[in-house]
Amino acid sequence: MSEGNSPPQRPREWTLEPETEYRFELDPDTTLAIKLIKGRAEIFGAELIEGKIYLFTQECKAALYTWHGCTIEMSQPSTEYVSEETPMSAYGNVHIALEQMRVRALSKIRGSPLPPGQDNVDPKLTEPPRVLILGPENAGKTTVAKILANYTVRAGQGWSPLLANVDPSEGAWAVPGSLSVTAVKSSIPTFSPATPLGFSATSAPVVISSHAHKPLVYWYGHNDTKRNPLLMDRLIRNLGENVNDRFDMYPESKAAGVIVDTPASFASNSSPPEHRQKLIKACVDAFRINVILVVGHEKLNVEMQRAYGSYISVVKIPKSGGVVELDHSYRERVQKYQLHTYMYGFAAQPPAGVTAGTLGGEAPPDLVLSPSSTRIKFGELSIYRIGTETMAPSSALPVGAARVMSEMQPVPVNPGAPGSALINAVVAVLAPHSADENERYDEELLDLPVTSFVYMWSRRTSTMSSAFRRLVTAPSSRRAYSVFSSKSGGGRYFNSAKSKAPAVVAAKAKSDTASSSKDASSSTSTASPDGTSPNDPSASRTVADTPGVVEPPSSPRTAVASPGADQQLADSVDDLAAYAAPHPTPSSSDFKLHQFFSLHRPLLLLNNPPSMFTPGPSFQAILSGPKPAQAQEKVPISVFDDYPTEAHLDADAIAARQLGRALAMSRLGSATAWETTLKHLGLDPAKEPERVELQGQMDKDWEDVQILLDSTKRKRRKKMKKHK
Ligand SMILES: Nc1ncnc2c1ncn2[C@@H]1O[C@H](COP(=O)(O)OP(=O)(O)OP(=O)(O)O)[C@@H](O)[C@H]1O
Repeated sequence: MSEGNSPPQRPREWTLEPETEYRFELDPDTTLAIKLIKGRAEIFGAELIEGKIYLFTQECKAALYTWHGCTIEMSQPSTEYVSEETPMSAYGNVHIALEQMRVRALSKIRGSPLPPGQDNVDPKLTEPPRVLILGPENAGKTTVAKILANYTVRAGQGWSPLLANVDPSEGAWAVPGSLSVTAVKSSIPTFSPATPLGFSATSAPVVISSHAHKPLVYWYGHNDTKRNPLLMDRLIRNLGENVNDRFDMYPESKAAGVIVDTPASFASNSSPPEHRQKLIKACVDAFRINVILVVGHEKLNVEMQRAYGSYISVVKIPKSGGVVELDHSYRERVQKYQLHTYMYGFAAQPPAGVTAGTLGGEAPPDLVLSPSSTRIKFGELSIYRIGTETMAPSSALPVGAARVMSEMQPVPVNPGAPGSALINAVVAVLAPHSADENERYDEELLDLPVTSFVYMWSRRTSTMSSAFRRLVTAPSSRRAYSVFSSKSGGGRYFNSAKSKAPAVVAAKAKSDTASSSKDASSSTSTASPDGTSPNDPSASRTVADTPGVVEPPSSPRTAVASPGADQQLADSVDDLAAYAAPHPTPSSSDFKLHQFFSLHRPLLLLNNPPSMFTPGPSFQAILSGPKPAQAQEKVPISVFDDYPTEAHLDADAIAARQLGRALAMSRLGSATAWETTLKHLGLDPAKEPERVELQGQMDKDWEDVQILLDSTKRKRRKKMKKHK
């Protein structure tokens, strides 16, 4: 990936006319840098900041769109062109319609009157938008979902829409094979296909990202929805139940609505019609969908009109000509990037000659994870597989024959048994089950959300027995996955009868742990579901008491990738093994929490070199230790000119104030820009009473910012006097 040794590239400038799009594609091992010189531009709805350098990596394919025209400076991508034909006006109109639903829904929730002339609006348009996006392969569904979510947060109304991904091949905020949902609070950046919907927070001791999501994740374990449709159906309903729980808990958040991105198999003719109809129905029911957007598929649009048109708004929207046809090998590589990124974060180098840059607004060193390997005894784990590895469809069974094993049945896995196929498996660590014995039931594992993932690898795979002896839990980054539900253990979609007998494996694991606890010297906080140290008695109790601590994919080798993924996973093993031995132990300097207030925040606009090809702060400089005192003096530490360098002792407090100011300024700035865009589309936002009220609120915010700034300056002067 490093391009550091290549000769520096000459900067190039492009001037884009209003409502045009600059599209680019990257080859493997190349990085692109783009800087907005003048005007306004966005990438899939996320606004770029003028003067900031944005890096794109890992074969990213994307487009930079401008409503009003702009000038950009960039390095050389592999493929690039400008298009004047884009569906952005149509997407903008869809957003306006959804925005009106939100405003009406909020009025209704607050009990305030509807805007004049809207009393007779169709009642279904006064509900918060719950949008399902359908379309064939490579239609741009994920991109539409991202654009709509980004426009919603950019509207300046404080909306946090929920974004759900039910495409298990995509990975979204976790790894491929999972389904997830998260609340979007700030714009979702696009810089790598490994994080198509933004990145998730990590509990690793690095920085707190301002853009990181805390998703609720369920583990499906395949990338094809046809592998286990029953499980898909159940997980979709679990996600829906959590979304509804959250809306019930925070009624005002409900107004922002939910956007659901779906896999291509929901629209594909190659899927049996009953299979896709069942899963579409599951989404419609679970998320209480009231708007279906069909991206560029006439027949599907008609089909949806017939099935749901009587009570759901079905809208066909155009497909963008820029959407890239992704082939099978590209998708495999992306899944590999995702898996690797989940464990190790990003390690992107800027193109030759570019000395600074951000990945989606974050400083690249901040996105590097330093995972550590941990040994854990199998006796301390309960590992389950859902269904069996190879299962013929029910339709292939002889007439009258019933399946002995259900597709939904958690089957304990004995890691030592031949054919357990755990090597190369991606294994999900589940949240602890309900503490209340009375609430337990047979298939509880299927309803537990994921807390983290473990990649199983072996240092020596020559013989299976030695491999298993040396099997370690792979580098596992614990992500801060949230559980929306107020109920412990997350979703409780099926509350079937209480388990007749406690799980055998749980009892066994308990005794194993009891006998092995003395020699569990280097055991694990990684695989423990609550992340506590195993040396702590409560931790080992939690592991042992938890049937279903770990649930592997039904077919470990295909669990996270499509057929033919063996080679890919084998490559991943090599990659991971190369990184993994030995992992660095995090030192105190890795605890960079203070950087939350540091100079690397995208909103602060500090340290921007005049051109991205002129030297700015290098990554090396960011990574290396403190600079000599003389050099430090030259670095501006504040946006306030009159601020003395001696006062850096309370730099965090100042940075916090700066951050607050920058956030307020950004909010006001983006709201103003958005109003301009609305006017450009022929809509006058000033006429809506809700907006007038919000405008008043924004004016007040602005006054507060001014007051805050004045008082900050006064306090600073007072402090300086005292100091002197
Ligand atoms: N206007 C555009 N210009 C350039 N690239 C684009 C554009 N729109 C989308 N893309 C790229 O095309 C690829 C496919 O888009 P996307 O993932 O949104 O499609 P999808 O329908 O969700 O795919 P899938 O078949 O996986 O369901 C992505 O890499 C995306 O970044």
